[in-house]
Amino acid sequence: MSLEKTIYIGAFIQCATLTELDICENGMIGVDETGKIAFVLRESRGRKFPDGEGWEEAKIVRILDYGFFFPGFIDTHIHAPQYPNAGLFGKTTLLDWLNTYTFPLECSFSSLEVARRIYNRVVARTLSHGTTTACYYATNHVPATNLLADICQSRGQRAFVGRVCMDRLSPDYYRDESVEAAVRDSRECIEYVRSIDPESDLIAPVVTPRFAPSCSGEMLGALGDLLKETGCLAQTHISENPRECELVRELFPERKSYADVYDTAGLLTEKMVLAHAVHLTDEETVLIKARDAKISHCPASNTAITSGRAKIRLMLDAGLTVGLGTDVSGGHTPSILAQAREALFVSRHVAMDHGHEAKLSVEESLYLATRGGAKVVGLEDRIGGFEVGKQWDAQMVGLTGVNEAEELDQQIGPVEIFGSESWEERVHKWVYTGDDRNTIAVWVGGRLVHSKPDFKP
Ligand SMILES: O=c1[nH]c(=O)c2nc[nH]c2[nH]1
Repeated sequence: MSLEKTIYIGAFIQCATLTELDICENGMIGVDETGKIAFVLRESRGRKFPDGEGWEEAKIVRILDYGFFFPGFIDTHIHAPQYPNAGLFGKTTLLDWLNTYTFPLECSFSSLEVARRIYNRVVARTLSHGTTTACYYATNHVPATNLLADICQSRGQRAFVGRVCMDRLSPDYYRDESVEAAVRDSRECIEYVRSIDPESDLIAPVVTPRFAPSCSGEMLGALGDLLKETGCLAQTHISENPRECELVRELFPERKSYADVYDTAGLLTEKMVLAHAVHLTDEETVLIKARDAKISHCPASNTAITSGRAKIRLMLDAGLTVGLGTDVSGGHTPSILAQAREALFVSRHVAMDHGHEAKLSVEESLYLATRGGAKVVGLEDRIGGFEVGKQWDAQMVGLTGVNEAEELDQQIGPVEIFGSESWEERVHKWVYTGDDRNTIAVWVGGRLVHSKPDFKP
């Protein structure tokens, strides 16, 4: 798709490193017809566009007031079919939550009508929260999984879409008939996704064993082979909940650890996204690092279904690659901004038991939400920041200056800027007090994929 050359003018903020923001107060970024960043000027005032390349006629998009452009968020772990259950978990923990809430809902995706309604909603909603890339679990239904890929493509969200595999410890009405059937159906989804996006420009498949308790050793081994054969990304869960960890020890007594179960199956590779990792042992951390598998930290979910507190500082110190996941609907919100905030709070709870060095900073949580997430899904060369050659996957964030807002209902969103705040402080206020009302517009690969009704590009 060819786009209009566009120049974005105003404040740009991104993560320079894990601990530092790069703040450019008056910048200018040119995005070409293919949606890639063609130039970055750090001072727009008095500067001319690059000559002779048609930039004089380009469309201009300016940031408003106290707002800024920020890289799009990357949700490294989200269950698309569970979206209707967001906020429903009562007092359950993982294993009874799955049986009570999750399996019955996922099973209803045998209906394409159900799938169309829910998948359209979850993709629209995550885009409205600034999520430009999502790593989705679907269900075990081939047509509905393929439909999720179609919907991501037509709505313009960058996505990994995985058909869920499980051959035990799930209800009879919702499990794979056999290992052969699971591999055949997974292969069908992989081929379909590759047929609609042969270069994986936007959509890619992901091999998805649900988690070790609901997959036999044979199933895990077969999916390890499929991973090797297809070169896809892979995703699963690990060490989320103490009872689940115990179950894995009972089901795989011959394995040294939960991580070793995946390693033996050929699944613990640099392509693997491991959700949760709350109760890892030191040996598992070393093994995961050695295999270069990635971690999706899902703090809201870990609190909601009482799974535990992941020790993210220890993982970062050990050199693991970490991103953030909403884990809808273990997590109650489809917002990665909310996960950045929850990650800060969970790290403070860890600090109360293990010392203050466990605390994450706002800068670190935003790094996990953008550049960290990009590394987790293997797209760090294409997304996560504003370098020349990267895709324009970005969000325009609007903040209200309180003097300008005569009435509360004229505010852009909940963040209130009194004018004396530094740029760093504005960002801190956004993370702690902002929400999707502050997300004015969102682009993926240069295409406008979401905007507020009054946004005029
Ligand atoms: O948070 C989670 N959500 C799920 O759907 C799931 N399945 C296995 N383990 C899981 N954990």
